[in-house]
Amino acid sequence: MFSVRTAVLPGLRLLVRGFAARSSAPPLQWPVRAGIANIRVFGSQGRGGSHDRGWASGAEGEGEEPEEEEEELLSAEPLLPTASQRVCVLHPDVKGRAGRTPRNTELQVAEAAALVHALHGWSVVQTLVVPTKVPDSRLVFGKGNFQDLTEKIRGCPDITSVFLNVERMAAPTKKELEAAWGVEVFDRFTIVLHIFRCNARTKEARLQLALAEIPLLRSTLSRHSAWLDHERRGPRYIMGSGESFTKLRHRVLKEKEAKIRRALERLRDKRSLLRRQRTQREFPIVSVVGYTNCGKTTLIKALTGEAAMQPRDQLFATLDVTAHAGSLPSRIPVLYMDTIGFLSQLPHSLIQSFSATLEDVAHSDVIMHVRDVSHPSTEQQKASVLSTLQGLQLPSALLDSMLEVHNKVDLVPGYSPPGPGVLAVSALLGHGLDELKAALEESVLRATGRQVLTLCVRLGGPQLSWLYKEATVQQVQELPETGAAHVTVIISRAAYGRFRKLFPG
Ligand SMILES: Nc1nc2c(ncn2[C@@H]2O[C@H](COP(=O)(O)OP(=O)(O)OP(=O)(O)O)[C@@H](O)[C@H]2O)c(=O)[nH]1
Ligand SMILES: [Mg+2]
Repeated sequence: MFSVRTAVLPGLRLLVRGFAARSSAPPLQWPVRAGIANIRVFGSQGRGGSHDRGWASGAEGEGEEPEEEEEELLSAEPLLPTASQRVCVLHPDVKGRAGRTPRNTELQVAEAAALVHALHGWSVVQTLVVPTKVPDSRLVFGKGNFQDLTEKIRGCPDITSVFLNVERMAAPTKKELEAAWGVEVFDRFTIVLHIFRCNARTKEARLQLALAEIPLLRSTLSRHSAWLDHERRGPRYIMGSGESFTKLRHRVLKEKEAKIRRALERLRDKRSLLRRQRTQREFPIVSVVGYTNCGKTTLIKALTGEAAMQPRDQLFATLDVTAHAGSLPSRIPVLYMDTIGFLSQLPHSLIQSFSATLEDVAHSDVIMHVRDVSHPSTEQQKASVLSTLQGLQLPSALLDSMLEVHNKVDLVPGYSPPGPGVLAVSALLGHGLDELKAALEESVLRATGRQVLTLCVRLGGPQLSWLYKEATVQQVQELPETGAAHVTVIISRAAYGRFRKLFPG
């Protein structure tokens, strides 16, 4: 059973402990994470503190021995061939589409190629950009272009599959294209889903994926069932049930969907319980969001000193929201939430199924938007992230106070941020982190209503140890002749109220 224990210990120690266990096995080789996650952050240790292991309370749901039923829900067939693929990336260049420029087309093709490279053993052997005026037609391209294309693909035996760079492809289109070209054809939805599947670690992420896959299974089922019903010899109904084979399979799928939703609901309850615990403990929460591969994980690793975090040069390396403990310059403990990266034209059902995970963002105190300013599409990426955030219906105060962090400045010689309120860093080289932490602290204090106070307390009394436990003590200046001390603390309004009640006068 997953559990998280959090406590602020005397001397500014924040302890976050979560128990994590296993992950599953083939056919897709989920990465395994095992053992006890245990992080201690000591206020006196400046940047990061000491960590026994790399991650904290966030991967909620992980660590629990899966119930049989849930494990069954997750044992899906591989979506795409498990063998290595040599892919032809085919980009329909739609004439008259808004924003169509050679540069944008180039960037979209580059992103499609990056998606292919995110899959282990997959490579791009050819890239084709083919104009079309009829993207919604059955064959996607006009007759002449389609014929040329068929010759090219059939004439290149190196190609084992085609990635048609469209969001979704209708089942009849897939069937016809595959028949014409003699290889499998995938759309963006299937590729992204497959990457997600390979990278999802926690049960919650895997269940969310299983839910996102239901429409895909439904359309495949409709296609196959029609054929099966047609081919079947013998009675049309199963065991005299009066239910046709097609209906039975659709019903099973519907039941599966309901079960997944119920399982997710259970995990969601757990997640909100954890969130309440964090809130009760009054740990400020900073959500780190941004386009995929912009450096979110690297930045959190740099801010917390967490050695076990593993940034990867790969799209969608992070699929689970995880919490990582760090401390700000005034030694305020803080939890950084690492989140799933965004992608333009991310299929709607995928965003929807992951929106529960992103609920944590809505409950954070500060959002930090990390941008890769060395990327040629950095502006489009920013727009895509902001529009996704808008869609999550976050509190406007949270959106308005968002911190923008320009990352990977080491790759842009002489970079200077365009204006105030923007911080330039290199998460990889550790540049600009002190300024970032100072700005974060300001935002956290503002957002959480914490204040800096100097209180006069008796040295022999219980006040000082109470303050060590419930607030962040910055300085103790003893006044020997009076037996008292001036104690400078950062304290939340709620904690200060309790202090006044406990120690009136
Ligand atoms: N040169 C340079 N590379 C960086 C910097 N920050 C991150 N990277 C690299 O960018 C790649 C992606 O980094 P991640 O931290 O995994 O990015 P992410 O945003 O967490 O990615 P996803 O989890 O896939 O959304 C890795 O190869 C990092 O080493 C930086 O400041 N400079
Ligand atoms: Mg990441």
